[in-house]
Amino acid sequence: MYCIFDQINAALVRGPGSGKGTQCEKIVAKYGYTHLSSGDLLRAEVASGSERGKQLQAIMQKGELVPLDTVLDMIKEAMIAKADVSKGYLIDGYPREVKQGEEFEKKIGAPALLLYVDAKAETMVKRLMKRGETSGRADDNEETIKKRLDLYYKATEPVIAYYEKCSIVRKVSRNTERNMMLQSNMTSVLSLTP
Ligand SMILES: Nc1nc2c(ncn2[C@@H]2O[C@H](COP(=O)(O)OP(=O)(O)OP(=O)(O)O)[C@@H](O)[C@H]2O)c(=O)[nH]1
Ligand SMILES: Nc1ccn([C@@H]2O[C@H](COP(=O)(O)OP(=O)(O)O)[C@@H](O)[C@H]2O)c(=O)n1
Ligand SMILES: [Mg+2]
Repeated sequence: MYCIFDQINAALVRGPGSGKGTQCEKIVAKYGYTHLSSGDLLRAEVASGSERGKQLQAIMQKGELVPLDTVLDMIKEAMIAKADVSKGYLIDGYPREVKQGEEFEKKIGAPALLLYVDAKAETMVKRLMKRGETSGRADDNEETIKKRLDLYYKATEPVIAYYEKCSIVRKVSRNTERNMMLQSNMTSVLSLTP
């Protein structure tokens, strides 16, 4: 997940169930950016009952990636809808693979800062299984969680290396349960940005 806006700020990339959405809520509360979760945008399309939503649901409940253009167009539309009021965007859950990042830069813009927050696989599985007790998400089950994690390590982790080349990645270890550490890291990282 990263922030793309005129006043470029920070970015955050984490695995499934690592707490992206949770941390975005805190960052929005503190800095006022517009949080756009690609997963939530897709789930809203599924909930609409549209033909496209039905196709997306079939892909998502297997923990696979939806077509690049579909998710990118949905993010772009959501950004345009908020452009006149937004201070900047937190793009949560995108890019999932390097080519998604390349397409985003072609069609929208380049990120300024990408905060990579790593969490242990067992922490992510434990959290998603717990969340699955109440989330009602079709992909919060053991089999799909494992697939989402495999896909994250195979396709999304290379995104970190890709952006490390332009030295915009800041790594924060989040293998403890305390999220205060991330908050203080976020503050220091954000205050460092132009
Ligand atoms: N103990 C603990 N739980 C957390 C923390 N951050 C998030 N969680 C919980 O972990 C679960 C996943 O958090 P989310 O913020 O939904 O994670 P996500 O990365 O957005 O997950 P996806 O939308 O599946 O990608 C939720 O039940 C959160 O309440 C944390 O720092 N400590
Ligand atoms: N850029 C994206 C974002 C989400 N998705 C799909 O939407 C699902 C939910 O995304 P999410 O960000 O809420 O959850 P995680 O996959 O991060 O756990 C993913 O498992 C994918 O199936 C996608 O295909 N492409
Ligand atoms: Mg989320």
